[in-house]
Amino acid sequence: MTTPASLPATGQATAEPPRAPLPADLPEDGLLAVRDLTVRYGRRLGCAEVTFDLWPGEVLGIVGESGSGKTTLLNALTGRVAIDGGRRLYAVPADDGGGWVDLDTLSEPKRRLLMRRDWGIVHQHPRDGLRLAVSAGANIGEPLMALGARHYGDIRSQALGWLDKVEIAPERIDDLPRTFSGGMQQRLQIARNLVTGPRLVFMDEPTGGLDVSVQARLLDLVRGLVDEMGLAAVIVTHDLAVARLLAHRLMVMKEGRVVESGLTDQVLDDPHHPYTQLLVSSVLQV
Ligand SMILES: Nc1ncnc2c1ncn2[C@@H]1O[C@H](COP(=O)(O)OP(=O)(O)OP(=O)(O)O)[C@@H](O)[C@H]1O
Repeated sequence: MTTPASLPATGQATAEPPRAPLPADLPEDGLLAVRDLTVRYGRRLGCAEVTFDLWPGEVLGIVGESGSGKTTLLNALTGRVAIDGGRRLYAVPADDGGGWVDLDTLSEPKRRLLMRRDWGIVHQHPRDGLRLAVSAGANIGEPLMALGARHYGDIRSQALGWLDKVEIAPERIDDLPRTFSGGMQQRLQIARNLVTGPRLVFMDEPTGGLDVSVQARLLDLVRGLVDEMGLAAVIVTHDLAVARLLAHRLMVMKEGRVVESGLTDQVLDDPHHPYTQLLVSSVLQV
């Protein structure tokens, strides 16, 4: 296992747990590898034995009806819920030495730095991903400062650049996000997540709760940014139209398990599993 050079040295207080050997089947050019990931809430299953690989620049959609385990899987991937089994492995950038790291045996400071630097998380509700008490500009500038940026002029100009990218007027830079519409808040949350140039972004129902016309605009924006930045993304959605538009590949979940996966068009146009067939034919309430 290679440890990135720029991650902090591990001291006694942050000693890493013993390392199991890496799985033998990790793809050489992969970005994220998940093996048999399982989460239980007491006796209830959140997700079970989920296994997949994600490649740089690839968008993976996770679809399924309500309660199928989509959010649990996303939260397990991002460390927001504890896992009961399985492994999460991440390929660090070549600049940092390359190679796979096991996210569960990295020390907490290393894992946090890696996630802050390389990952973004876009929540369904902007209030969960924004700081509502500080200005739009500060919401975009803070992640840069967390990674060491100190020059006020540079930070402000990057914030202005990102406001422009997400179609928010520059004169709103000093306004609080609570004065923004839902769609604007979501676009600001996206800017806050992308300003640091992450390699991987997780999105939970990014257009949920927005009007249909606002959704369409946001989807176009997300698709454009993901393409332009060559981002890899894991997107949870119950909306198959969103999945069709954004995802290269889909995993269909039912009762916590992946029942079908494949290229998006293949899964949606020629579903093999009866559950996917029901989903696609809109018989199920998703
Ligand atoms: N905090 C929790 N405590 C107990 N059970 C939970 C908790 N969160 C989720 N579950 C259960 O885990 C299962 C998967 O739920 P999850 O929210 O991951 O599904 P989902 O597909 O994201 O659904 P939705 O689209 O409605 O959010 C469900 O049976 C749910 O009731």
